[in-house]
Amino acid sequence: MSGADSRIPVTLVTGFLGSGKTTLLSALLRQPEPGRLAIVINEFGEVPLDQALIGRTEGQVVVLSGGCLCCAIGGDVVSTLLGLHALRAEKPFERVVIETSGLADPGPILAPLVQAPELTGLFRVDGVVAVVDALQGLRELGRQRVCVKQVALADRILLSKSDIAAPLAVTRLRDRLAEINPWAPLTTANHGAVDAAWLFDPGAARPICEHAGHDHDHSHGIGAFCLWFDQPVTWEAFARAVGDLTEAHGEAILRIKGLLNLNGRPVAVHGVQHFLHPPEPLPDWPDQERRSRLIVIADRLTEAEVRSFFSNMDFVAQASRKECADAS
Ligand SMILES: Nc1nc2c(ncn2[C@@H]2O[C@H](COP(=O)(O)OP(=O)(O)OP(=O)(O)O)[C@@H](O)[C@H]2O)c(=O)[nH]1
Repeated sequence: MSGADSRIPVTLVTGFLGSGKTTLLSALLRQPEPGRLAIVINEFGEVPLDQALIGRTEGQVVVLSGGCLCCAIGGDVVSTLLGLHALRAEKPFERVVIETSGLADPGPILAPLVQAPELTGLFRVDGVVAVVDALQGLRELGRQRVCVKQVALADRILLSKSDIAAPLAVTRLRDRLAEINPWAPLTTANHGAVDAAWLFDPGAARPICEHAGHDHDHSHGIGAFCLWFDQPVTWEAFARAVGDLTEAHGEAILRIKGLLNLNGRPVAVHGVQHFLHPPEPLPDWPDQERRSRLIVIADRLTEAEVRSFFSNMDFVAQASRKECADAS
């Protein structure tokens, strides 16, 4: 750390949908070394789940910035960080980590940090960390331009899920990442287990002018649906419905994320494209709500099409769609 600079460092954690960003933050919060972190989460969809899934934070500040990604976040970054700064006397922290939505272009989130006069005296960008899914990364880099942008802007690349990816696929992905961004150091991390000192290495950030630019081409046709289930569900029925959905619309399903009431117990579920991760039982319910909630982020699918696959699970109390609209 450059001794004279008293501004608070801000690290941006980016990475495509389901790549393992929340898992990384959860693991970081369990380490003693990183000091007190303030976490800002920006999620795509109306029912935020990451805050619930991130687990206990032992007093660290967690601010949830909902709404729509990079398109609308510029002003939000300013107000969120100013709000956070005002809380500092009450809840001290040494670093801010912003988890962006998986669909977000990091450029416009960084822009106010280096341009907004209200922020530049208080905060400094410490670096951009891109989490890349070893299982799906190569495919995503081929299909989603925003994913390439996330990697291109990174100062650090973290390869998740290499424990479940074929070694050859990991090698090919590493080659591709090195083509896109040969400067960023890369490491692998199982379930977010990474040395905080590596992640938060001061001085890692490249000149901020390289962070310019903004793509909106990720937005068209991508929407998030939130489905609610009134009654407890069984894993068999849920997995069958998701299996049928991904078989029918494999390419269009980008992310499935939920908190299920599985026979009365809270269980987190994650699907990334066609891959459904094993269910993760949670120790407690994060809030008073006991209904299952499921977020499906899909490319050019209607709500009715998604909903029909869950029609034989006691369903649907409420459903909503949020599109990533170009707000600029
Ligand atoms: N096997 C394995 N699973 C992982 C690893 N990292 C994350 N996962 C799993 O991947 C799924 C998605 O992880 P998240 O941390 O929620 O991903 P995310 O990037 O925060 O997702 P969004 O916020 O929706 O973009 C979860 O089931 C995690 O347990 C890893 O290194 N290995």
